Amino acid sequence: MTWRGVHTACKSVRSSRGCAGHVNIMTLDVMLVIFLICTSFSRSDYSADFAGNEVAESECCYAANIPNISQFSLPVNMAFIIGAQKSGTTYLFDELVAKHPHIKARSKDGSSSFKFNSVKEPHLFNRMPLLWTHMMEYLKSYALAGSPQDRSLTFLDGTPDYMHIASSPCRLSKVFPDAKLIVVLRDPVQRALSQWNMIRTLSQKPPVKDFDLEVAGEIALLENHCCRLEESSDEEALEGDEAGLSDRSEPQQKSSKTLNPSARKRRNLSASHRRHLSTAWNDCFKCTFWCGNYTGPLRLSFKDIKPFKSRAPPNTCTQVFGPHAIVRRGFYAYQLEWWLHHFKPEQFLIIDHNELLDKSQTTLRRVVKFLGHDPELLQEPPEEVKKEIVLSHQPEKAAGKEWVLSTGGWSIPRNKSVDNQYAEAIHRLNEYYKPANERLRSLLNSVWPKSSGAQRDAAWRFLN
Ligand SMILES: Nc1ncnc2c1ncn2[C@@H]1O[C@H](COP(=O)(O)OS(=O)(=O)O)[C@@H](OP(=O)(O)O)[C@H]1O
Repeated sequence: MTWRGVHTACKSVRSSRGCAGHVNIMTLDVMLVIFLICTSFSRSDYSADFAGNEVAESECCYAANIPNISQFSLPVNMAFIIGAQKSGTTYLFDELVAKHPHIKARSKDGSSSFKFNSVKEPHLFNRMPLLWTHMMEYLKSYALAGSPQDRSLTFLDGTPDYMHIASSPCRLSKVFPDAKLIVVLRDPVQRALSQWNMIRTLSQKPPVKDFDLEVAGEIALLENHCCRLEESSDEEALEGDEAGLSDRSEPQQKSSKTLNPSARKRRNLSASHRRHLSTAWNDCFKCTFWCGNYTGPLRLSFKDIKPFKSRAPPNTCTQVFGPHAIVRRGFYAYQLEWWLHHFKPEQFLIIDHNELLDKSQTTLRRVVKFLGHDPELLQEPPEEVKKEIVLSHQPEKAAGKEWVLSTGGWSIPRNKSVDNQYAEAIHRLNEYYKPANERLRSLLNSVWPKSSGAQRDAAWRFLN
């Protein structure tokens, strides 16, 4: 058999290993031989300890081990910047909590001190295990910043890892069903480069390989695990039909009769889109958690997950897709579709990174309005707060390298040679993301036309 033949056969074997809907016509003995060849040459160091029990989509939220919330005093207004990582989330978080008196970051010690980096990302809802004490600490840190029952306040959690980790919306929707969700999206290739550069520059652990190797390795893994994210969008879902709404949106929404025709069409489109949501994302990543240095599906059977108050079960996660998820984080459409299983479209505000960069103050006002606050109350923070923002981002503390403050968010400048050096990998990644970007464009147009339409000329360049 030629190399190409082996490769094709391997793809076929992979797709027969649990990828629904693919019939394999090979005989068992041939399959076995090819399977052995495939697993020996396609295995990478990341998949070495893959022994995970795959959690079905229907079981995902159960396995996420959601706390019993009746025992907690929860903030009335909670908002989340859920991602994407490296899209300007730090800038947005800092501006909101520094400039608006009613938007609050958590406080670790009750002081009004802005220790931005440490307060921005609590990493609670993606965590495995999620213990009762974690939840208590989380809520206490917000209560120290203001009364949870004060309806004039919004509390902000800016963990950009939430967006790509499947377990997060399960838990979040149970604890904060009315949460407001802010999503900043950036060209996934530029996002990947920014993340790679950060890990490299700050020598974050585990170390990152060269950009081209990281990209090639991760794409191979995705393919090897049947992540058929290259499928084109489901036209049926986008066309919409008049046949009813999904169960989440039905009770709270106005009757169709009271909506004008374009609002009705939009509602039906989004409902239809949600009813037909692709399960590709979760087919691939199962119920993914953040477990220390890496993310992965559960190693335990979901039935073995002990109640919320239990101690950490040992070796809970498997490490399948690599610690950094440089490629995976850029599949925004699939992530948002999974989030739409848990929240209504109107709970999201979707922002383009370029818009945040080019029209930062206008965008900031838009976010404040979305959170239900008065943009007129935005004001320059006192000098001591400004100083704290700068101190909290002291670059030399992190890596001994110089960070640059651009429009307020922090940038770790990338060596100019990087783009030339990795031109081929960048091109490959651009191509690889095309179907997913197309799917994102359709999703935005059908579910959030205001985010994606009006500002299209200035923003969303990566989708055009
Ligand atoms: N105003 C504004 N709008 C949009 N983007 C901005 C803004 N200010 C900074 N940046 C760029 O955001 C990148 C860092 O993103 P994050 O803060 O989300 O990073 S992190 O996830 O918290 O690590 C980082 O990108 P790179 O410079 O490419 O690394 C910043 O330059």
